[in-house]
Order: sequence, then structure tokens, then C-alpha cells
Amino acid sequence: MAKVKSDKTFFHGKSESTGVLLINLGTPQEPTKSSVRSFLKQFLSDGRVIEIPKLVWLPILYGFILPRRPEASARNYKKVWMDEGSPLMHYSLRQQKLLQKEMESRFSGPVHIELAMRYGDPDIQAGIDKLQEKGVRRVLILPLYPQYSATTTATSFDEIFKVFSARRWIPELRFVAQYHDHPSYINALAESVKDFWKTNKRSEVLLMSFHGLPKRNLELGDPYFCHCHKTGRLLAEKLDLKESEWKLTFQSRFGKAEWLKPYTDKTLSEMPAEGIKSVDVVCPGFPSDCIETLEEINMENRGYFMEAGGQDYQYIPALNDNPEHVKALADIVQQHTQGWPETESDWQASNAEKQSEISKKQAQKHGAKL
Ligand SMILES: C=CC1=C(C)c2cc3[nH]c(cc4nc(cc5[nH]c(cc1n2)c(C)c5CCC(=O)O)C(CCC(=O)O)=C4C)c(C)c3C=C
Ligand SMILES: [Fe+2]
Ligand SMILES: [Fe+2]
Repeated sequence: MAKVKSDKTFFHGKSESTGVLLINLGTPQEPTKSSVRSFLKQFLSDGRVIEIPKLVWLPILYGFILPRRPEASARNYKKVWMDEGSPLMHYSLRQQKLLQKEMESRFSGPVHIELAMRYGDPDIQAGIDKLQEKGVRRVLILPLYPQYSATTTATSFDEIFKVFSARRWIPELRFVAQYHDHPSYINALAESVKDFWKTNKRSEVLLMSFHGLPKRNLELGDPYFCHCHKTGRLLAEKLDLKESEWKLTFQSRFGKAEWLKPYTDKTLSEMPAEGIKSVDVVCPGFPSDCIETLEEINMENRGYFMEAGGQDYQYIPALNDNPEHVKALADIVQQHTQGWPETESDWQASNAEKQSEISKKQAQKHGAKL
């Protein structure tokens, strides 16, 4: 067991409240080689992300990846960096802020929304500290990954367990493992596509591009591939698309092994020869725009499509701080915190109700026996 420190500063004398910890992947502090290097070092040392024995992987990571990739990656980060900083951080902070406001309007008692990153800062320990300093007794863990994968969701949960293994007084915890088919999330996606089509000419095909994974992860039982396909099908149904009007692909291949197919880049390069000259690309698995959508999809892959003879390429922005997205996240929080008291008096009331129900049942049972 980890060394358990004193929790005195966190809990005593604070009012009861509910906390929500939003978790995203993380991002470099700056679009520089050294910042990207320290981010990639932590990210790519995670055994949940790279499932290769450490003895084999670490020499590759330190000998080939970390000396080369940070420079190229930093160049790409520079292309999408905003005045506010990393797009992923900017939109995640906006989601936190807007969800806080939305939950305050839905909850009758205190509720605190915090944001943590699995890699880099603010880390998961800092997020939990912030919630505990506010006196939360119940915490909902909500990773911002609609589709479950061991490489993203499970590693976030691992970190939660690790942090609490060194705490004395663990709050009540609930975990949202996925929301890939949640009606409010599908609705938010459909509305964002429809809104885009209101102001932009609709292309021949809607391409839904999800982040990829090694194919081996699917074979070993990771449900990510199936979750992506269900999201895609539900979105296509909600948009009333015919089979010929949409495609689902996987992007962001890393390394030499086979990844989930079809690949986004290859598909886009082949579409013009198949007669598809215009395409709209949406990335339903990314709740926030980030390097993977803004650079890889909106720049690099645009190039592949246009060079292959495509004429119109449009990227539909991620859900970001869109009100329908905030509503979807709030619906998810509300459902997963059901039964949790919102105020001190709720708690007493629900206890009193429960107590009288139990007493009634006991009395009946007892009475029947007599
Ligand atoms: C083996 C490597 C990788 C796996 C497996 C992987 C899974 C995975 N990633 C996301 C979401 C994001 N990934 C992002 C960046 C990113 N991903 C990898 C590698 C793997 N991802 C790398 C090396 C990078 C860094 C960028 C680069 O150097 O190319 C991001 C964006 C971060 C940002 O700062 O903007 C996100 C988001 C998911 C959902 C996923 C599995 C389902
Ligand atoms: Fe990734
Ligand atoms: Fe990428």
C-alpha cells in the first residue's frame, strides 16, 4: 500500500458537495521542442499507450523517438497554437467553465467542476486536490473521451486509483467509462454538422475520422473500434445519410504496426479517383480541437485530398464550447450523479425516507412471522 498522508486539511469542517473531474489527454505547455519532448516522454512511457515490453520500448523511445519527433511535432503545434495557448487546453478550460455554470443552474446545492490532464499539467492529483480542498464528498470522474479505450480512459482511471491509494479518506466515486452512444452527444454532433451545412455548401461525402489504435488492441478486446462504429452509425442515422454519403476512417497512425482501418489519409487520397471531388470531414471522437484535428485533418490531409484531384475540402470544427456540447456533458453528469444528494437537507430527507421504508418493510416481515 502506498504511504498514506494526512487528509486533515482536505475534509474537516467543510460543507458537503459534489465534484466532477473532467480529464483530457494533455498537451505541451509551449509549442517548443523541449516542451513537446517532456510531454511526449511522459505520454509515450505509459504502458497503457504503448503495449510493448519496457525493455524493448524504452531504447526505441530514448534512442529514436525523443531525439527526432519533438522537433517535427513542435513545428506542427506552432501552426495551430492560439493566442490563448494550446487549442486542446483552451477548449477544455472553456468546457470546464461553461459546464460549471450549467450545473449550477441544474443543481440545488454546491457543485464543483475541475479539469485535469492525464499527461502534463494540471495533473490528476492537482485536480483531485482542488476538489478536496472544496470539501467534496462525492466525485464523478468524466474523461473527455466519448469512445472507451484502454489507451485513454483506462489509463485515466489508473491514475485516479493511484492518487487515492495514497489518501486516507476516499470520497464516493463514480466513473463515466464512455458516452459514445449517448443521445445528447449524438444530437450535439448532428446539430453541429447541420449548422455547418446551413452556412457552407454540403459536400458529396461526410467523412468521420476517429483517432486510430494498433489493430492488436482491438483483437485483445479493446471496445474502441466498435464504439467508434456505433457513434458513426448513430450520427449518420440522425443526419439521414444514405450509405454512399458517409465514410468512417481512422487517423494518427504511429509506428510500423498495422492500425485500425481504413486509414484516413489513404481514403482521402483515393476518393478523387473514385469520383468524389468534395468532402466534409468531422472528427466525432475529439470533443476539443487539437493538433490532431487542426493540423493533421485540416492541413495535412487536406493536402492529400487536393493533390489527388479533390476540389472542395471542408473541416467541420469539433464540438468545443458549443452550447449543445455543454448541454450533452451536463446531461451525462446529471445522469451519472443520480441519487446523490445535492444539498445537506436532501441527504437528511432521503435518509429519513429510506429509513421509514426500511422500518415499514421490517415491520411487515416481523408482523408476518408473529
Ligand atoms: C501509440 C501511440 C498513440 C496511441 C495509442 C494514441 C491513442 C489515442 N490518442 C487520442 C487522442 C489524442 N492524441 C493526441 C496526440 C498524440 N497521440 C499520439 C500517439 C498515440 N495516441 C501522439 C504521439 C500525439 C502527439 C502529437 C504528435 O506528436 O503527433 C491528441 C492531441 C494532443 C494535443 O496536444 O493537441 C489527442 C486528443 C485518442 C482518443 C486515442 C485512442 C483512442
Ligand atoms: Fe493520440
Ligand atoms: Fe497526429
